[in-house]
Amino acid sequence: MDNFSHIMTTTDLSVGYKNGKSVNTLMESLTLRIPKGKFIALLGANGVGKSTLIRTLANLHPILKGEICLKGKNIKEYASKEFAQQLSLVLTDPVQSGNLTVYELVEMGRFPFTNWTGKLMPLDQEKIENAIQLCEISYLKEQKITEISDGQLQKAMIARALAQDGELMLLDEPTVHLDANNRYTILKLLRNLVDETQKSILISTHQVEIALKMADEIWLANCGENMKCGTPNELIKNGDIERAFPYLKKLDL
Ligand SMILES: Nc1ncnc2c1ncn2[C@@H]1O[C@H](COP(=O)(O)OP(=O)(O)OP(=O)(O)O)[C@@H](O)[C@H]1O
Repeated sequence: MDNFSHIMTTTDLSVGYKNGKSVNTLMESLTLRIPKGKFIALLGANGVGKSTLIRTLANLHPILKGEICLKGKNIKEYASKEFAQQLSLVLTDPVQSGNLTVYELVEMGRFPFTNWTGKLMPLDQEKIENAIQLCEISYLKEQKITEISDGQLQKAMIARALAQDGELMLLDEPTVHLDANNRYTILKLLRNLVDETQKSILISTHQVEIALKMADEIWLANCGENMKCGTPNELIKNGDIERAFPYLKKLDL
């Protein structure tokens, strides 16, 4: 055990889909490490398996092979409430609870911490308000989530994860519906959060340029190849980034 310098680790992990006897393995032999207090960006082309990996790490999708540990404990051994206290997740799936206000959506982030009555304590309120402020959505608090834009909803979902305050945050394409300024703002917000709170954050994103500037580490998924992990500089210097994203060179970025 590494005394949790790595908040999440995988051993010989295979990720993909099983339908009866047919198996579609998207990624295999993954030995991944999410260090404490680091911002990791998972990059790769459409369909390479980024969302599937994030869902697998979040225990929402079955593992094909291998194991995943959160703080040294196999994720399968966690009770769901205990797991949610450690890990916050933002997916791109539409929210089902259509009648909620933005504030009520963010409040849901605190449910893993309430007792059976579901009553929110002052500390919960503080974390909710703080998350709303960080995501700059105070003006939306009383709005129904069905009556805001996709980008505003995306910010509210991120605020919910912030309110949940897990040590590890996994976000699948957190900037998917956002305009260019908001894409930057949200990724910067996540970057600052890592710096200020020592949380660990893993995002999947197609915002290659911003990720290269902001992430501590890049996980580069390439179809049929092993995942390449390293600092942005390492992957730029050894040519992996250019091979995966030749358009960057054409843009002279
Ligand atoms: N239920 C399923 N059964 C079998 N294969 C599936 C299933 N759902 C998705 N896939 C396949 O898994 C692959 C990876 O999908 P995934 O959504 O994880 O990719 P991604 O890298 O997140 O893509 P994107 O960048 O477009 O969001 C796709 O090729 C998809 O066809």
